[in-house]
Amino acid sequence: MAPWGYSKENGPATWHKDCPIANTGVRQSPIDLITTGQTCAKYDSNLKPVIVSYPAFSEATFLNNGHSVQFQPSAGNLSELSGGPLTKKYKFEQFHFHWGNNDSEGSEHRVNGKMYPAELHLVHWNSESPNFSSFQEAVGSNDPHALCVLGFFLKVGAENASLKPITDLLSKVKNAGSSVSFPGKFDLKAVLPETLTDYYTYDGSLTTPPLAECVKWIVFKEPIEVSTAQMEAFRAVDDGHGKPITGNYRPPCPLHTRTVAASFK
Ligand SMILES: O=C1NC(=O)[C@@H](c2ccccc2)S1
Ligand SMILES: [Zn+2]
Repeated sequence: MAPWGYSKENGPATWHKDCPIANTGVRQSPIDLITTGQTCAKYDSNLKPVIVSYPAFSEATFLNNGHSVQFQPSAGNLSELSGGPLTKKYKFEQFHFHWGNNDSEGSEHRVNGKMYPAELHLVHWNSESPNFSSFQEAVGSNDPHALCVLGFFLKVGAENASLKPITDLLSKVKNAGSSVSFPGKFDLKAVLPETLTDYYTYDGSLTTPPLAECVKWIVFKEPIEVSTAQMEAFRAVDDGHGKPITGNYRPPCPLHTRTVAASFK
């Protein structure tokens, strides 16, 4: 089968052919985060703020892999995640984005059915597990919380100066398969809201093949603002088939018996 993507021929509705878990899995991601009614997110007063330790990255590769753009620091990076619903310390692996070709679509998670124009994913793996010692091993480990992904919605507003070094680089990785070494330092902490207190959390999966059900998801309530120009820069990145990557988001999956916890009322 042609490699997976987001077109009619190789998009989310076809992924089950190579990844049966797409249709048989009971903890697939993303989901629609419902805030009222029966299956709504339930406030859990035990949920603490998420703690990130993200010293500015000094060496990283920025890559267009044909289905997203990802920022991957060199192996020596010491960035870590803990707190929130987590009982272990997680190591930062990479961040990437999902976006649409207009402002009414693009995020993977939804809130009461509403999509945001984009979603930022910060991918981490449990660095304290005796069962694996790398991101790739974590993905294949069958550990229910091998990974933790922080999700931040993007909404259109003022220009985001902290993300500008990233959005200014998009034109340099326009062609699928192209990558650049990130010039200078990048301060990811400056991109995030000050306090990481208000979030939804639930057990889910990777949102792309292999769709492994190994992710503790933490999706923050507060969106990050970016300008229209910055959104347009994402929409100019090509997918390797002469078309821009647009709509690299998977539709929401059934909740099944899962519950979603909220760290806020
Ligand atoms: O949160 C996710 N977003 C994605 O594109 C999926 C993924 C798959 C492999 C590596 C990193 C991320 S899982
Ligand atoms: Zn993602």
